[in-house]
Amino acid sequence: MKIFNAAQIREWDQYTISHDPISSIDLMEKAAKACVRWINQYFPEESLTIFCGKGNNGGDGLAIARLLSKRDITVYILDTTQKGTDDFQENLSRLEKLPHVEIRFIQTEENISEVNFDGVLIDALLGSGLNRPLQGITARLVERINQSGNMVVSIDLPSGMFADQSSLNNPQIKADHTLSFQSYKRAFLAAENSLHCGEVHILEIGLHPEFYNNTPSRDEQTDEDIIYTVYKPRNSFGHKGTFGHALLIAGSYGKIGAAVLSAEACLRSGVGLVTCHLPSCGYTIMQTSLPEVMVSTDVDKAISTTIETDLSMYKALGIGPGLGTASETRALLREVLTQYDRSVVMDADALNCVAKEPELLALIPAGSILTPHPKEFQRLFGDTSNEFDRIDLASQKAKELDLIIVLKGHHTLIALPDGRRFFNSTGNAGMATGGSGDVLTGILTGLLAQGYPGDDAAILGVYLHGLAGDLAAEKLSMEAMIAGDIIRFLGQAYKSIAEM
Ligand SMILES: NC(=O)C1=CN([C@@H]2O[C@H](COP(=O)(O)OP(=O)(O)OC[C@H]3O[C@@H](n4cnc5c(N)ncnc54)[C@H](OP(=O)(O)O)[C@@H]3O)[C@@H](O)[C@H]2O)[C@@H](O)CC1
Ligand SMILES: Nc1ncnc2c1ncn2[C@@H]1O[C@H](COP(=O)(O)OP(=O)(O)O)[C@@H](O)[C@H]1O
Ligand SMILES: [K+]
Repeated sequence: MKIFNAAQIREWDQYTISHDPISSIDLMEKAAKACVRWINQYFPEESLTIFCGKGNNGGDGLAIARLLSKRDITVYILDTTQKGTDDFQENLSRLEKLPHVEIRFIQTEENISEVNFDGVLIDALLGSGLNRPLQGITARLVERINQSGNMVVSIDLPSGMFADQSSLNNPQIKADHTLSFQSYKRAFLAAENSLHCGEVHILEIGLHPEFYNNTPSRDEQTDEDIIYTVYKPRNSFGHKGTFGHALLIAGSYGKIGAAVLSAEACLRSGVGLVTCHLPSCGYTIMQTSLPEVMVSTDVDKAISTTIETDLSMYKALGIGPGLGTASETRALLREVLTQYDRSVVMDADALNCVAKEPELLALIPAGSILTPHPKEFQRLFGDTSNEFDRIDLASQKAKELDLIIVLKGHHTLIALPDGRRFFNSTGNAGMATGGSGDVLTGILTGLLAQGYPGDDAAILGVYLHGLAGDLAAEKLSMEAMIAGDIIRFLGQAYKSIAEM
């Protein structure tokens, strides 16, 4: 699903108004009706206090108030500008025709102290028209709403939160629920906003589908439609050679488990053959844990230092889980990256090695996949002041270096060299457990070895990994699941993708 920015959403509104056709006030009414259906379902009995600004977000609030006027409601209008938008004014005069509805105006800070924060608070102060951080009386009112301890439902966006840029440390509403329209906004995908958005509910308001179909978007959220086009059903006549031979370079003394997790995930991604290069202390562990995996043993007991085999026989390489960053291992990495010219997957310590020797970056084959978590990303590419900047930096580096950067998190980012960015929609906090990333490395390496192009491997692999994690959490709980469970549910994840 495409993620549009605030300007595109405004255009989508206008497109719907001129092509549907529908008047702008009727579109607002549709949005308000969708909110009212939701409010009646979630909070059928509670009294409601509705806070409105004088833009169209406030217009939504006034329409909601009218549609809920049979309930116990109070409306406050933050009255700091001369005149509201046309649709605000129209909704105000419609509401004023209902004599039993109480409308109060907040014009001074003193008025804020007279506000009665009763029941569920509906925040319709500001939406996608926000163009500067809140200050003065607006910031004060927001602060008081946040301090009230009441349930807060924000319309479209928590007031004070920008749709497409960081709002970190700005005054903004702390909502329990956000009711937004038609499609996801960038703001809802950022971990730094999660405490302010609460639970996000996207309500369908019938914006014109033609605009969606014809308008390109740099950002997309991975959904079933995308996965359906990426996933390739298995060739019935295939043999193990058809599905590729993957090499994993992973593990060190005390961290052979990372290699085992990665190797099993690689096998279960559907690859034909897996070889794992390990320090010799890992030989027996791997052979007994996973008889399906072949082992190439390092001369060193505890770390990987040299590989004798011909790397060109492998269709894809995965490097990093549990590898360590010893100088001998960094030398091995240099050798491998110099020799090998197909795509590699680099994770964990492989990335930390590159952070220690940045000149290695230039040796990484074009189209390779890097899978840093935010800390590894920072070691590689430096600090950023917020998540939006970090995503832009990942995107810039993906272009500059011709690499695919998978920046891991709740909505893992897949930044492609052509500038497109996909935000993953599967996965859960149960996956915040040691070894989950090693599993992802195995899956991605396995998909590359099967012949998936890098961008498809990254989009599909990250989605599969999250979906398997969701299935594991459903069965076992987020608390009790461990990384190995993600592998155990990969089969079910594949089945549900195949049935899409
Ligand atoms: N498809 C959809 O999406 C639909 C959208 N609809 C609704 O419309 C909403 C967008 O409405 P909107 O454009 O009128 O903007 P809104 O957020 O009400 O702001 C109003 C004005 O406030 C001002 N302002 C800015 N920053 C400020 C600040 N820090 N402190 C104080 N003031 C500030 C700024 O004016 P300025 O002061 O710059 O002149 C701005 O123009 C959207 O969120 C949704 O709820 C639905 O009705 C229909 C379908
Ligand atoms: N809260 C979360 N929601 C969704 N996915 C998560 C969450 N926490 C972790 N994950 C996923 O789990 C994996 C963790 O990777 P990583 O941090 O490298 O772990 P490790 O180093 O233990 O293997 C990533 O793919 C990440 O996206
Ligand atoms: K709002």
